[in-house]
Amino acid sequence: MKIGLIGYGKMGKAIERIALERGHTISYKIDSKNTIDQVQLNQADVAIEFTQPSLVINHIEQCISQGTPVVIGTTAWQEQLGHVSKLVAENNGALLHASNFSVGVNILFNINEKLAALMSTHPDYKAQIEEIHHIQKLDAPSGTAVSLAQGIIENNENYSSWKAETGSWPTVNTGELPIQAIREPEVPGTHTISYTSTIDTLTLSHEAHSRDGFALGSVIAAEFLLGKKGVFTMRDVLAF
Ligand SMILES: NC(=O)C1=CN([C@@H]2O[C@H](COP(=O)(O)OP(=O)(O)OC[C@H]3O[C@@H](n4cnc5c(N)ncnc54)[C@H](OP(=O)(O)O)[C@@H]3O)[C@@H](O)[C@H]2O)C=CC1
Ligand SMILES: O=C(O)C1=N[C@H](C(=O)O)C[C@H](O)C1
Repeated sequence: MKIGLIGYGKMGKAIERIALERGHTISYKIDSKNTIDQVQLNQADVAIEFTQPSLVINHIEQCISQGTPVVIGTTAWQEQLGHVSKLVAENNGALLHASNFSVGVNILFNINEKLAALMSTHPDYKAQIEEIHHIQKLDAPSGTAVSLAQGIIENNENYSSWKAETGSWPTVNTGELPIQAIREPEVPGTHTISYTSTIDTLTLSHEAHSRDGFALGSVIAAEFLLGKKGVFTMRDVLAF
Protein backbone atom coordinates (compact mmCIF):
# COMPACT_ATOMS: atom_id res chain seq x y z
CA MET A 1 0.00 0.00 0.00
CA LYS A 2 1.21 3.55 -0.76
CA ILE A 3 0.92 5.71 2.38
CA GLY A 4 1.12 9.52 2.53
CA LEU A 5 2.30 10.99 5.83
CA ILE A 6 0.63 14.27 6.78
CA GLY A 7 2.80 15.26 9.74
CA TYR A 8 6.36 13.99 9.99
CA GLY A 9 7.10 14.74 13.63
CA LYS A 10 7.38 12.28 16.54
CA MET A 11 4.44 10.20 15.32
CA GLY A 12 5.06 10.56 11.57
CA LYS A 13 8.58 9.16 11.98
CA ALA A 14 7.39 6.21 14.13
CA ILE A 15 4.65 5.47 11.56
CA GLU A 16 7.14 5.55 8.66
CA ARG A 17 9.34 2.92 10.38
CA ILE A 18 6.43 0.59 11.13
CA ALA A 19 4.79 1.06 7.70
CA LEU A 20 8.06 0.11 5.96
CA GLU A 21 8.45 -2.94 8.26
CA ARG A 22 4.95 -4.05 7.17
CA GLY A 23 5.89 -3.79 3.47
CA HIS A 24 4.25 -0.45 2.64
CA THR A 25 5.84 2.47 0.80
CA ILE A 26 5.76 6.15 1.73
CA SER A 27 4.56 8.43 -1.10
CA TYR A 28 5.07 11.81 0.59
CA LYS A 29 5.88 13.43 3.92
CA ILE A 30 4.13 16.67 4.80
CA ASP A 31 5.45 18.99 7.51
CA SER A 32 5.73 22.73 8.21
CA LYS A 33 8.22 23.17 5.35
CA ASN A 34 6.44 20.97 2.78
CA THR A 35 2.78 21.75 3.41
CA ILE A 36 -0.36 20.05 2.08
CA ASP A 37 -0.82 22.61 -0.76
CA GLN A 38 2.50 21.54 -2.29
CA VAL A 39 1.59 17.84 -2.62
CA GLN A 40 -0.63 15.74 -4.92
CA LEU A 41 -2.47 13.85 -2.16
CA ASN A 42 -3.90 11.05 -4.31
CA GLN A 43 -0.42 9.68 -5.14
CA ALA A 44 -1.04 7.66 -1.97
CA ASP A 45 -3.71 4.97 -1.45
CA VAL A 46 -4.29 6.37 2.03
CA ALA A 47 -2.99 9.29 4.09
CA ILE A 48 -2.17 9.17 7.82
CA GLU A 49 -2.49 12.53 9.56
CA PHE A 50 -0.73 13.38 12.86
CA THR A 51 -0.13 17.16 13.01
CA GLN A 52 -1.78 19.75 15.26
CA PRO A 53 -5.33 20.58 16.40
CA SER A 54 -5.28 23.90 14.48
CA LEU A 55 -4.39 22.17 11.16
CA VAL A 56 -6.37 18.95 11.18
CA ILE A 57 -9.72 20.19 9.81
CA ASN A 58 -8.05 21.79 6.75
CA HIS A 59 -6.13 18.53 6.20
CA ILE A 60 -9.35 16.48 6.43
CA GLU A 61 -11.13 18.82 3.98
CA GLN A 62 -8.24 18.56 1.48
CA CYS A 63 -8.05 14.75 1.69
CA ILE A 64 -11.79 14.21 1.39
CA SER A 65 -12.24 16.70 -1.48
CA GLN A 66 -9.37 15.02 -3.38
CA GLY A 67 -10.76 11.51 -2.79
CA THR A 68 -7.94 10.33 -0.50
CA PRO A 69 -8.95 8.00 2.37
CA VAL A 70 -7.45 9.39 5.59
CA VAL A 71 -6.59 8.10 9.07
CA ILE A 72 -6.68 10.88 11.65
CA GLY A 73 -4.53 10.68 14.80
CA THR A 74 -4.47 14.37 15.69
CA THR A 75 -6.49 15.09 18.83
CA ALA A 76 -8.68 17.95 20.13
CA TRP A 77 -11.06 18.48 17.17
CA GLN A 78 -13.99 16.25 18.25
CA GLU A 79 -16.49 19.13 18.45
CA GLN A 80 -16.17 19.27 14.63
CA LEU A 81 -17.05 15.58 14.13
CA GLY A 82 -20.55 16.53 12.83
CA HIS A 83 -19.07 18.78 10.11
CA VAL A 84 -16.47 16.12 9.21
CA SER A 85 -19.04 13.29 9.04
CA LYS A 86 -21.25 15.41 6.72
CA LEU A 87 -18.27 16.17 4.47
CA VAL A 88 -17.32 12.49 4.24
CA ALA A 89 -20.92 11.48 3.41
CA GLU A 90 -21.33 14.23 0.77
CA ASN A 91 -18.10 13.23 -0.98
CA ASN A 92 -18.53 9.44 -0.57
CA GLY A 93 -15.19 9.53 1.24
CA ALA A 94 -13.40 7.41 3.84
CA LEU A 95 -12.04 8.55 7.21
CA LEU A 96 -10.96 6.71 10.36
CA HIS A 97 -10.24 8.58 13.58
CA ALA A 98 -9.17 7.61 17.10
CA SER A 99 -7.98 9.54 20.13
CA ASN A 100 -5.62 6.62 20.76
CA PHE A 101 -4.60 3.91 18.27
CA SER A 102 -2.92 1.51 20.72
CA VAL A 103 -4.59 -1.84 21.23
CA GLY A 104 -3.96 -1.63 25.00
CA VAL A 105 -5.79 1.70 25.35
CA ASN A 106 -8.70 0.44 23.24
CA ILE A 107 -9.02 -2.52 25.60
CA LEU A 108 -8.87 -0.01 28.48
CA PHE A 109 -11.72 1.99 26.85
CA ASN A 110 -13.84 -1.17 26.85
CA ILE A 111 -13.07 -2.08 30.50
CA ASN A 112 -13.54 1.57 31.57
CA GLU A 113 -17.12 1.55 30.23
CA LYS A 114 -17.94 -1.72 32.01
CA LEU A 115 -16.43 -0.50 35.30
CA ALA A 116 -18.32 2.81 35.00
CA ALA A 117 -21.61 0.90 34.66
CA LEU A 118 -20.78 -1.29 37.70
CA MET A 119 -19.89 1.82 39.74
CA SER A 120 -23.12 3.59 38.83
CA THR A 121 -24.95 2.04 41.78
CA HIS A 122 -22.02 2.85 44.14
CA PRO A 123 -21.96 6.67 44.29
CA ASP A 124 -19.73 6.54 47.39
CA TYR A 125 -16.85 5.79 44.97
CA LYS A 126 -15.67 9.08 43.41
CA ALA A 127 -14.11 8.77 39.94
CA GLN A 128 -11.14 10.74 38.63
CA ILE A 129 -8.82 10.60 35.60
CA GLU A 130 -5.13 11.48 35.51
CA GLU A 131 -3.13 11.79 32.27
CA ILE A 132 0.64 12.33 31.99
CA HIS A 133 2.35 13.36 28.72
CA HIS A 134 5.58 14.90 27.43
CA ILE A 135 5.95 18.67 27.68
CA GLN A 136 5.70 19.27 23.89
CA LYS A 137 2.04 18.20 23.86
CA LEU A 138 -0.13 21.11 22.68
CA ASP A 139 -3.56 19.97 23.93
CA ALA A 140 -4.79 19.28 27.46
CA PRO A 141 -6.52 17.22 28.57
CA SER A 142 -5.42 14.48 26.17
CA GLY A 143 -7.86 13.11 23.61
CA THR A 144 -7.61 9.76 25.37
CA ALA A 145 -8.59 11.31 28.73
CA VAL A 146 -11.62 12.91 27.06
CA SER A 147 -12.61 9.55 25.51
CA LEU A 148 -12.27 7.88 28.93
CA ALA A 149 -14.39 10.63 30.53
CA GLN A 150 -17.07 10.19 27.85
CA GLY A 151 -17.05 6.43 28.54
CA ILE A 152 -17.73 7.11 32.22
CA ILE A 153 -20.39 9.80 31.60
CA GLU A 154 -22.30 7.55 29.17
CA ASN A 155 -22.31 4.60 31.59
CA ASN A 156 -22.43 6.07 35.11
CA GLU A 157 -25.43 8.15 36.15
CA ASN A 158 -23.40 9.99 38.81
CA TYR A 159 -21.49 11.97 36.15
CA SER A 160 -22.82 14.31 33.46
CA SER A 161 -19.74 16.34 32.45
CA TRP A 162 -15.98 16.55 32.99
CA LYS A 163 -13.71 19.38 34.18
CA ALA A 164 -9.95 19.48 33.60
CA GLU A 165 -6.97 21.39 34.91
CA THR A 166 -3.25 21.17 34.13
CA GLY A 167 -0.88 20.59 37.03
CA SER A 168 -3.51 20.17 39.74
CA TRP A 169 -6.93 18.67 40.35
CA PRO A 170 -9.87 20.94 39.42
CA THR A 171 -12.45 21.81 42.06
CA VAL A 172 -15.63 20.07 40.92
CA ASN A 173 -19.36 20.32 41.56
CA THR A 174 -21.71 17.35 41.90
CA GLY A 175 -21.89 15.45 38.60
CA GLU A 176 -18.53 16.73 37.32
CA LEU A 177 -15.72 14.24 36.68
CA PRO A 178 -12.27 15.69 37.51
CA ILE A 179 -9.34 15.28 35.09
CA GLN A 180 -5.78 16.27 35.94
CA ALA A 181 -3.30 16.76 33.05
CA ILE A 182 0.38 16.47 34.03
CA ARG A 183 3.27 17.42 31.71
CA GLU A 184 6.71 15.81 32.32
CA PRO A 185 9.68 15.31 29.99
CA GLU A 186 9.68 12.27 27.67
CA VAL A 187 6.43 10.57 28.80
CA PRO A 188 4.72 8.96 25.72
CA GLY A 189 1.32 8.73 27.47
CA THR A 190 -0.01 7.39 30.78
CA HIS A 191 -3.71 7.32 31.73
CA THR A 192 -5.15 6.32 35.10
CA ILE A 193 -8.80 6.07 36.13
CA SER A 194 -9.48 5.67 39.83
CA TYR A 195 -12.55 5.29 42.02
CA THR A 196 -12.00 6.20 45.67
CA SER A 197 -14.29 5.70 48.67
CA THR A 198 -13.46 6.12 52.36
CA ILE A 199 -12.77 2.37 52.41
CA ASP A 200 -10.59 1.73 49.34
CA THR A 201 -9.40 2.78 45.88
CA LEU A 202 -9.88 0.88 42.63
CA THR A 203 -7.47 1.80 39.80
CA LEU A 204 -7.23 1.10 36.04
CA SER A 205 -4.07 2.27 34.32
CA HIS A 206 -2.32 2.19 30.93
CA GLU A 207 1.30 3.27 30.45
CA ALA A 208 2.71 3.48 26.91
CA HIS A 209 6.41 2.46 26.88
CA SER A 210 7.00 4.18 23.52
CA ARG A 211 5.00 5.56 20.54
CA ASP A 212 5.14 2.19 18.72
CA GLY A 213 1.66 1.10 19.82
CA PHE A 214 0.06 4.31 18.50
CA ALA A 215 2.02 4.03 15.23
CA LEU A 216 1.27 0.33 14.66
CA GLY A 217 -2.43 0.90 15.37
CA SER A 218 -2.59 3.73 12.83
CA VAL A 219 -0.97 1.60 10.10
CA ILE A 220 -3.38 -1.28 10.84
CA ALA A 221 -6.22 1.28 10.66
CA ALA A 222 -4.97 2.44 7.23
CA GLU A 223 -4.91 -1.19 6.02
CA PHE A 224 -8.50 -1.59 7.30
CA LEU A 225 -9.71 1.65 5.64
CA LEU A 226 -8.50 0.78 2.12
CA GLY A 227 -11.55 0.14 -0.13
CA LYS A 228 -14.12 1.25 2.47
CA LYS A 229 -16.47 4.29 2.50
CA GLY A 230 -17.69 6.15 5.55
CA VAL A 231 -16.46 7.24 8.99
CA PHE A 232 -14.81 4.60 11.19
CA THR A 233 -12.97 4.35 14.52
CA MET A 234 -10.60 1.85 16.15
CA ARG A 235 -13.70 0.07 17.50
CA ASP A 236 -14.49 -0.96 13.92
CA VAL A 237 -10.90 -2.13 13.35
CA LEU A 238 -10.75 -4.17 16.56
CA ALA A 239 -14.41 -5.29 16.31
CA PHE A 240 -15.14 -4.52 19.99
N1 LIG B 1 -4.37 9.13 18.26
C1 LIG B 1 -3.22 8.70 18.77
O1 LIG B 1 -3.02 7.50 19.04
C2 LIG B 1 -2.13 9.68 19.00
C3 LIG B 1 -2.34 10.99 18.72
N2 LIG B 1 -1.34 11.90 18.81
C4 LIG B 1 -1.64 13.25 18.36
O2 LIG B 1 -0.99 13.47 17.11
C5 LIG B 1 -0.65 14.83 16.94
C6 LIG B 1 0.83 14.92 16.55
O3 LIG B 1 1.64 14.44 17.58
P1 LIG B 1 3.25 14.41 17.43
O4 LIG B 1 3.67 13.63 16.25
O5 LIG B 1 3.74 14.03 18.78
O6 LIG B 1 3.54 15.97 17.17
P2 LIG B 1 4.86 16.64 16.56
O7 LIG B 1 4.84 18.07 17.03
O8 LIG B 1 6.06 15.83 16.84
O9 LIG B 1 4.60 16.62 14.97
C7 LIG B 1 3.69 17.52 14.35
C8 LIG B 1 3.97 17.55 12.85
O10 LIG B 1 3.10 18.52 12.26
C9 LIG B 1 3.86 19.27 11.35
N3 LIG B 1 3.33 20.57 10.99
C10 LIG B 1 3.43 21.75 11.67
N4 LIG B 1 2.88 22.75 10.94
C11 LIG B 1 2.45 22.19 9.77
C12 LIG B 1 1.78 22.71 8.64
N5 LIG B 1 1.45 24.00 8.52
N6 LIG B 1 1.46 21.84 7.65
C13 LIG B 1 1.77 20.54 7.73
N7 LIG B 1 2.40 19.99 8.81
C14 LIG B 1 2.72 20.81 9.81
C15 LIG B 1 5.21 19.42 12.03
O11 LIG B 1 6.18 19.86 11.09
P3 LIG B 1 7.71 20.13 11.49
O12 LIG B 1 8.29 18.75 11.69
O13 LIG B 1 8.28 20.82 10.27
O14 LIG B 1 7.70 20.96 12.71
C16 LIG B 1 5.40 17.99 12.51
O15 LIG B 1 5.92 17.19 11.47
C17 LIG B 1 -1.06 15.51 18.25
O16 LIG B 1 -2.35 16.07 18.08
C18 LIG B 1 -1.17 14.35 19.25
O17 LIG B 1 -2.06 14.61 20.31
C19 LIG B 1 -0.09 11.56 19.23
C20 LIG B 1 0.18 10.26 19.56
C21 LIG B 1 -0.81 9.21 19.48
O1 LIG C 1 0.24 13.87 22.10
C1 LIG C 1 0.55 12.69 22.39
O2 LIG C 1 1.72 12.33 22.51
C2 LIG C 1 -0.53 11.71 22.56
N1 LIG C 1 -1.74 12.08 22.24
C3 LIG C 1 -2.91 11.27 22.26
C4 LIG C 1 -3.93 11.88 23.22
O3 LIG C 1 -4.08 13.11 23.24
O4 LIG C 1 -4.61 11.13 23.92
C5 LIG C 1 -2.64 9.81 22.48
C6 LIG C 1 -1.43 9.48 23.33
O5 LIG C 1 -1.77 9.53 24.67
C7 LIG C 1 -0.22 10.34 22.99
